Amino acid sequence: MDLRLENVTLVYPDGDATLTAVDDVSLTVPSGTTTALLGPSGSGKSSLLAVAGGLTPPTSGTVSFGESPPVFTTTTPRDAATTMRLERIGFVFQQPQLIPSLTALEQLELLAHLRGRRSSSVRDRALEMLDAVGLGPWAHKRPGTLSGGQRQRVAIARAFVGEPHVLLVDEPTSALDHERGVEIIALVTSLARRFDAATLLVSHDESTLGAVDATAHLLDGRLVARPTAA
Ligand SMILES: Nc1ncnc2c1ncn2[C@@H]1O[C@H](COP(=O)(O)OP(=O)(O)OP(=O)(O)O)[C@@H](O)[C@H]1O
Repeated sequence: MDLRLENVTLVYPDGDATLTAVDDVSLTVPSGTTTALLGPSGSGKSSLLAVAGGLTPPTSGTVSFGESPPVFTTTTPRDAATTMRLERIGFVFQQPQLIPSLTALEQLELLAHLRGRRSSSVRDRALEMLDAVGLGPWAHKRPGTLSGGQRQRVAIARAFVGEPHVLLVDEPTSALDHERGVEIIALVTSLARRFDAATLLVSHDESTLGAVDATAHLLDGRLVARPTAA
């Protein structure tokens, strides 16, 4: 299913005034493809990702999956947004955010159970995803014994374990060196294609983005055709 943002605006209160963090953004990420969202600090990337994931309601505009009615609008109840997130969206954050006492396999199983998957299928799916990110042999290792790149791979596998329609990724390479960063972006892009997830990926580092299908540039909350020199 495509991810479709239509005329999304997000305004924060700012003392007595307001601050428009996202300004009338329309963007479609086709199913199975990855779009990188670029822009300087404060341009609204994280804010747009938060709206796309139903974490923050837009001030105006809508978020839809495919041709169905919008899933996130100004008036979407918080519970409905939470359910939608659990069922349809995978997240990867800047830091892997793994639970230290759980093995790689258990991290994935926990999320699958939270998503209400049947126990009988959970382990198979979790092992399939760890294989898909190249971590099959590390399934029973805890985060403390894995490298930074391996921990981020566990987080990526975990994001896919619930078979999301949409994957939202926030600066996944900021704690990694260039080579590991390139590998992680290529991995996300190929898994998005293989598992048919519309993927929106925030990045500050264009040099790692060779594998993505498209780029979108934000400046002062607005989509711009080309990046502007600093
Ligand atoms: N919760 C909030 N309340 C008020 N203003 C906010 C809030 N979150 C972000 N902002 C402001 O909205 C604007 C966009 O911020 P945002 O974090 O989305 O940008 P960004 O492009 O992700 O930046 P960075 O690359 O530094 O993470 C900034 O001016 C920021 O100060």
